[in-house]
Amino acid sequence: MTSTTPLVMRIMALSISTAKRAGVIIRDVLKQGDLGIVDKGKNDPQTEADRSAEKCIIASLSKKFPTIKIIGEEGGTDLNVCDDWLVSEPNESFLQQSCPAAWQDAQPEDFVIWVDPLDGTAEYTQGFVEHVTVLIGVAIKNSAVGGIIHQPFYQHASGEIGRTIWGLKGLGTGGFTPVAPPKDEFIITTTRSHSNALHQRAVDVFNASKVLKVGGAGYKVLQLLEGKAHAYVFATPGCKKWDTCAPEAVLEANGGTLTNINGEHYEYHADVEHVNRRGVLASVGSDHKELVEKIPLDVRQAVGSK
Ligand SMILES: Nc1ncnc2c1ncn2[C@@H]1O[C@H](COP(=O)(O)O)[C@@H](OP(=O)(O)O)[C@H]1O
Ligand SMILES: [Mg+2]
Ligand SMILES: [Mg+2]
Ligand SMILES: [Mg+2]
Repeated sequence: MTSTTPLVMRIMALSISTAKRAGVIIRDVLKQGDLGIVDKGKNDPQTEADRSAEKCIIASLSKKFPTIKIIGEEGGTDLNVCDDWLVSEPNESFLQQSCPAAWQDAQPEDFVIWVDPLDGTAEYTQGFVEHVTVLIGVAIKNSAVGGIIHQPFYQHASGEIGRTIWGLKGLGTGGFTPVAPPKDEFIITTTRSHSNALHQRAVDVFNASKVLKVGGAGYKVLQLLEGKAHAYVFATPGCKKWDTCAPEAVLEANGGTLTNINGEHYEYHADVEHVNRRGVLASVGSDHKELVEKIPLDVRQAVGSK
């Protein structure tokens, strides 16, 4: 890495290494057994793994990029972490690639990094660990541009555990092999822990051949990227900018689309409302606008209206 390496490349490369380190913390907390669960609200648990992984990520990124705005789900500002949690080595193979021209001159003030240290906490506490991801999203001037989705419990055939997927708009994706979803089916992936009647109406209109109920925004987007589902439908408020920034960037770097259920992209500047009030609709290999229009207007208008 040279001093002329564009900032976005340096942020992505350190985020890849940091997400992996956070994944080790998440596995260690589970191994040690005491999850230290705190309820932040209805169906909104936080564990020691969420808290510790966030400290590791925010301390590591803010040490290297002190002037960049970083927003984490757990609101952590304690940067006094042990050296063992401070990651300073960027992922070298990511740095071998060329920075897309559009981001080459982005300045520190153009960035917001959105951190979800553990996406799928409810599933983590219930033993569905394959749904768990670490999400680091890189927004430039309001848009989700880059993202890391790390799966700490992914089992490789070789026996190795964990994998790290990245995407940068204009460059592409890495860490996995994209697969197109089957042409003769329409499979929806959706929440398993935050459904309600209105959301169910939106899912039902698609008359899907299968509805997969899994945890986490990161895991659902991975299902789209790996051809397991055609659309991610979440017609209720509740998920936040740190849930969607990284998944949106990775999905869109691979030709998919992630918007609210009206088909509009979310904004990711530092002062934006954290809640994704109008839900999430993400797709791959479909006409996204057609999917939006399938959801009855009264359902779309009701989501997030109060
Ligand atoms: N009603 C709600 N209240 C709090 N968090 C919600 C929520 N609906 C969705 N989320 C959050 O959005 C993410 C994806 O949700 P789901 O798995 O239901 O699709 C999870 O992130 P975290 O696990 O990082 O908190 C989940 O907690
Ligand atoms: Mg949470
Ligand atoms: Mg989350
Ligand atoms: Mg989380």
